[in-house]
Amino acid sequence: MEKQSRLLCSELCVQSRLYEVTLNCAILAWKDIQIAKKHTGRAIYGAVKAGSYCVPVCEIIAVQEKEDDSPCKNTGKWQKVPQSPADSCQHAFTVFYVERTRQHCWWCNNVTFHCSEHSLCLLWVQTIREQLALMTNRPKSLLVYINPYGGKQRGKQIYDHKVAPIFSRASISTDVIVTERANHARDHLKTEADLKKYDGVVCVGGDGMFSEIMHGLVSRMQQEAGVDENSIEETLMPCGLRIGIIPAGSTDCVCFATVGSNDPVTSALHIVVGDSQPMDICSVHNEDRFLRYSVSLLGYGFYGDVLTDSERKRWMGPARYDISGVKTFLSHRYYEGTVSFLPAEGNLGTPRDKMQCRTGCSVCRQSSSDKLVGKNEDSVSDAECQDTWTVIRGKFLAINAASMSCACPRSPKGLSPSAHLADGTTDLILVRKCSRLDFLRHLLRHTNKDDQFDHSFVEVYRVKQFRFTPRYQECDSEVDLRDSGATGKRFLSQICREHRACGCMPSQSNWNCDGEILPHTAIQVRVHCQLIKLFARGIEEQQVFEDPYTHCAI
Ligand SMILES: CCCCCCCCCCCCC/C=C/[C@@H](O)[C@H](CO)NC(=O)CCCCCCCCCCCCCCC
Ligand SMILES: Nc1ncnc2c1ncn2[C@@H]1O[C@H](COP(=O)(O)OP(=O)(O)OP(=O)(O)O)[C@@H](O)[C@H]1O
Ligand SMILES: [Ca+2]
Repeated sequence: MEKQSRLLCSELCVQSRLYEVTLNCAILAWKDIQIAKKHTGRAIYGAVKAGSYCVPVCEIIAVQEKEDDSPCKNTGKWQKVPQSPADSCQHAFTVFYVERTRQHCWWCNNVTFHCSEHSLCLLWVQTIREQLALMTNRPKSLLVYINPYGGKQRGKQIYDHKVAPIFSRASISTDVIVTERANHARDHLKTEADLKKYDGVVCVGGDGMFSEIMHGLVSRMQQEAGVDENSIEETLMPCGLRIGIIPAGSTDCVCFATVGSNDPVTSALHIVVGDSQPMDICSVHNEDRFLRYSVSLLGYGFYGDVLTDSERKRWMGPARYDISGVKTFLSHRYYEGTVSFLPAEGNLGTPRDKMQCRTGCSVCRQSSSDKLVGKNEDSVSDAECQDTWTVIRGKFLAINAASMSCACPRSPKGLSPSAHLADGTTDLILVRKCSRLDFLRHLLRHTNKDDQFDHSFVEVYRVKQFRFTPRYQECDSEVDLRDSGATGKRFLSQICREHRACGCMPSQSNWNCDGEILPHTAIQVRVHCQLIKLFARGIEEQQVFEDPYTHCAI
């Protein structure tokens, strides 16, 4: 590693022991002088040095001069003659920094350094602050939306007690809006908010709340750029503002899959250090009408039915999904239809390659450079890609498109464990009609290490676009009946009514679009590569070995 030049080096006290403290532009390190002397020339525990600690400057949250709490300062009383260097260290400053705990969780630790001279103390505070000011990726001003009714209705409490103190410690200014109705945040962002004032938007809530923020920002961006969202062929304009998610919902899948945990403090710290994670967005259309965007799951059949049933049980909170899950599982409905898709080409991997998307993912990086040279922007013209569309007709228990892994506490590896956050593709999972027992086996594999795609009735494809048409679509679509004339229309409607009444025709399901029910079943979906950015860095690889003293990977 390139050697960084030292900015400061002083002997300072930490908890009455003398340390050599050094700062360069990358690392703040402190080493216990007595322990260091004792171990000179002796190799201890590999590369680890006892009594040595370090923090990357990019993970320092703040530095603050500490009010002197020494009992003997300025009291006019007789003072004890200093016995050790520590006794004379009356001035102090505290450094707040990120520390990793278990399961990708972070928390804010701190260390207080005592100095003998006030000027030295100020020099340290000033120099560290100068280094922090160089980190221009860090947000200074945020617009925060809190959904007080998401998840267990603890959004406001979580923000006030766990997040606001961290933002204030990091000198981030905030404008906070507690939402008063569904779509309040979306509409405010779309039409009113003065976005120039902010470096990012934060949502406190679940996936539904995130979806509101994302829709507000993406639509605002397209309006300003004159892009018609109703046209599936348009290249959408990416959003400049990053989005932070403070998890306070029922599934929190977007947060879990981009940070690795659903811990509000961890998310707040990722925002403070100014992380940036690009993310794909699917646009969903019905004919020439834009319906919604999706970042996580587009699910027809099983997940559509779970959601439809669970919406009636919102009062139950997160447990509604389990109750509706069991009910939907037992009803074991299948749906007929046609899925067509445009497979992803190039070095984008496959859904079964076990190449999980992690911090700095090479597949997503490649997609990013391809995007820059305009390589992965598809033309959606049917004429051009007619040959490459694959068409599958069948009876399905579930049709799922996972644009990211969809990892969440219910399924820690997610619906598609190898899906990527920012590769411009979605993993299309087709679960064909099978026995209840087989479907249960498939579901169970979402909760353990076994491969959920390793079943004869499951197929999975990495795609850039797909379409779905349910069988008997004609019944409720005026558009499809245009050519059949009034007599034909009457005739078809009658067949549909009759068959619905006798129950011999399987009905249609709904699409679950990131937790919202879509109003149409025939849809066209296109993935837009890296349209938004989050305050996240993807899931970090677990450190192979952590230095027990410095807590740095060695
Ligand atoms: C036997 C245990 C099997 C457990 C299988 C668990 C698979 C869980 C996969 C979760 C995937 C979540 C994808 C994320 C979707 C979000 O955009 C969306 C909005 O928040 N959430 C949901 O739609 C919420 C979807 C919630 C789905 C919950 C499904 C629960 C199924 C329970 C089946 C039980 C069968 C028991 C038989 C006796
Ligand atoms: N003040 C409000 N009153 C009623 N509904 C609201 C309000 N603010 C936001 N909402 C809506 O509440 C819905 C659910 O919120 P949220 O996503 O935060 O929690 P959740 O559904 O419990 O969690 P998840 O989406 O992770 O399953 C969102 O779709 C959002 O539009
Ligand atoms: Ca993707």
